[in-house]
Amino acid sequence: MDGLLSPRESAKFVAENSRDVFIDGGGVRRVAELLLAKASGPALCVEAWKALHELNPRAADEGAVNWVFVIDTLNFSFWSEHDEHKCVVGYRGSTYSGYWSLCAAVNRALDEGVPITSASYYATVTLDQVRHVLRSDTDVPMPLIEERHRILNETGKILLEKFEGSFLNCVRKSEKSAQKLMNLIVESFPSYRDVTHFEGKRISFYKRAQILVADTWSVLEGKGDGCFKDISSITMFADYRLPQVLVHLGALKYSDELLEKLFKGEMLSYGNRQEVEIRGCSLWCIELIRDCLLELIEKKGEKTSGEINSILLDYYLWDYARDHREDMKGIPFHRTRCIYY
Ligand SMILES: Nc1nc2c(c(CN[C@H]3C=C[C@H](O)[C@@H]3O)cn2[C@@H]2O[C@H](COP(=O)(O)O)[C@@H](O)[C@H]2O)c(=O)[nH]1
Repeated sequence: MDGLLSPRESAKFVAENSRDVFIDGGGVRRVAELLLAKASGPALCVEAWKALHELNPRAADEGAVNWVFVIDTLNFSFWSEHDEHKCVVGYRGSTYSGYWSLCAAVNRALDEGVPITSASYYATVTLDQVRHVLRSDTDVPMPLIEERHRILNETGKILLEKFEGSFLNCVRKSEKSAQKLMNLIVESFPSYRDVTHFEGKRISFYKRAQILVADTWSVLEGKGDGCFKDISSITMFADYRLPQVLVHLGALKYSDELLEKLFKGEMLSYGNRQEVEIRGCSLWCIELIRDCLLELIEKKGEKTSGEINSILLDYYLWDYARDHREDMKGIPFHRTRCIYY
């Protein structure tokens, strides 16, 4: 296929040619040992997606799958210029920021009778209606509102034309293959085409397509239409949080020059060499951590509740980053404003 590398091949190639981002073998092992202690626990299993997150759907039906689809269609770029001045959404007595502010806003809209997860609604939703649905409790709106509006219209129209308005029909066309579903998503929906260039090669990270497959697997609890035989071929999701937590845990290191840039809060544009190195090395780092963890589990004869894969490691470390925000204050995340992650 036109020389485009898969996310895993892309990550390996980037890690082998990276100049400003490095994977630390000792750090990889230490993270694998941290995760080993959790391997047989409630966090590293598909059920955690619902058990640990009150905003995620309880159901495993078509409505829940369409909730996941609209969320992951908008699942990008929540970071704010100043962390103390950001979009916040209050919902059922709690306040949510970042990614969770999106989930809270969607659930709030549904409670208000706005059918925001129905393609027939968001295919023609207006910018003002999107502003109202995603409204913040602070004077800082959710970033990229205009892009979110454009993407909702574009994606809703395609879902109606190609999949009778339901993402479950797209899932069923994948014949329980995660790879087929990922490719069907990027072929069908332009905003999911997270593709760029590095050292003369065309590379893909497909962050939102991969997390959409993972969240579909999770919301269906790995059963029925969500029982993907190759789910463990999905890699981690190259966002801006995972690199930060991997640096915090010592598995990833940045050059002094890159660190200085990030401390100054300099923006990195999508596809910039250093931005690609951060994303590619993070992805490859998780693959190495997974390999090391599986070896440790084998050696120690640890019992696990199901197959440990990169999705579950990613979910765990993303949640870890959320829960350790204070400890991670000294580690900068990279600032890229884009619709891909
Ligand atoms: N690698 C990875 N990136 C993830 C997620 C999620 C949400 N998934 C959770 C939902 C249910 C599951 O249990 C997962 O825990 C969002 N993001 C990305 O993070 C960024 C937002 O960060 P902050 O500004 O701190 O909210 C943004 O790029 C967003 O696209 C993940 O899981 N992995």
